[in-house]
Amino acid sequence: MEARRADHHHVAATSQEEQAPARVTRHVRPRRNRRADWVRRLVREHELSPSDLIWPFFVTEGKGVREPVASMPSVFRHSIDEAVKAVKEAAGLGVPAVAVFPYTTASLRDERGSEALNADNLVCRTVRAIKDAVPEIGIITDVALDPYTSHGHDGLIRDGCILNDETVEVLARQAQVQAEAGADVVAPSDMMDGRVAAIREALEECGLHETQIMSYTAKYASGYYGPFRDAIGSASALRGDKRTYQMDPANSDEAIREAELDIAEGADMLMVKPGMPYLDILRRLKDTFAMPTFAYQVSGEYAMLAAAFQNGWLDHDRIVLETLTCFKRAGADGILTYFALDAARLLNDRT
Ligand SMILES: NCc1[nH]cc(CCC(=O)O)c1CC(=O)O
Ligand SMILES: [Mg+2]
Repeated sequence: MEARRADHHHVAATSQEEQAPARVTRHVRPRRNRRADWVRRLVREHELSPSDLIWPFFVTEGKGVREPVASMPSVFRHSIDEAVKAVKEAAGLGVPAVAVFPYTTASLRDERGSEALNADNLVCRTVRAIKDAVPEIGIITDVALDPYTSHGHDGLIRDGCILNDETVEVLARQAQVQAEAGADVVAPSDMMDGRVAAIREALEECGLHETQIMSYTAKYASGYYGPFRDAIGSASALRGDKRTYQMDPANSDEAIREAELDIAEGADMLMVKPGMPYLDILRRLKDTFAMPTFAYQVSGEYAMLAAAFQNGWLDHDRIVLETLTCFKRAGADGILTYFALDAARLLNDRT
């Protein structure tokens, strides 16, 4: 009778059969599984851990240098000795891998990005120093010419066009130089066609069978890379934009086609970039290919959040863990994030 009264607006629902589903529905309370910490932990679908994090960091020449990056509060360009200290800390916090990006002074930049092939360049020296001091951590190097070109593009240019096949040849040699210095994973971020196959071929030819390739598979022509270009000193150098090689933010099917190619060409891991605005792409790639799939929470995403933290508009600890957990929920096996050390500290303190 109680039930009938509550349902009085369902005038047509007179028979027992018609009322039953309504009563059952009323007794279903999703909040039961949220009522205490113990049960929330029991039903939790995804758990963020320090093992999910990759720390991207910037290196610069010198000794004892920690130079702030203006558009990325609390991010620094480290000299190699300082980078080694920070990477040691990352390893101690349980972060499995780091990704190194060089700040290159204007005097070392040229039209062809020749410094990329110097076996003694800043990146190679950093890799050797880390391998020596922190052998247990994985090192990822970026394969692209933009830190080394005077025009700030990722490839070679002729008559205003980014040349694909000529660039790919240089990238394959760049990857080889990095792998010979000790990089565990080479990560082509240039978006030239066919570069994964060319890099794989070059690595195999010199016996570097174990060097992995993490391909920036779906890398979009995004405005979110601005602060990164400040950090590596290519913002003022860059002429034009990267829309003839990086993907259109309006496209999703195209990411599937890019991933098919990268997998066929020998990529060991895929990556989507930027991160948070592209979680739909991440989910599609993970569901379609079941490959180890990573997301890059890029410099502009970091800058937005850091600015809000500085203003007291968002809570740092809470938001850092929430955003990174969202990447896991969307299918990421791991996340490249400038918050990696902060997040690892928070996760370690929690347990
Ligand atoms: N090929 C270079 C490269 N590798 C990683 C980033 C961006 C990373 C970030 O914004 O945090 C970029 C910038 C770009 O493509 O212009
Ligand atoms: Mg491609």
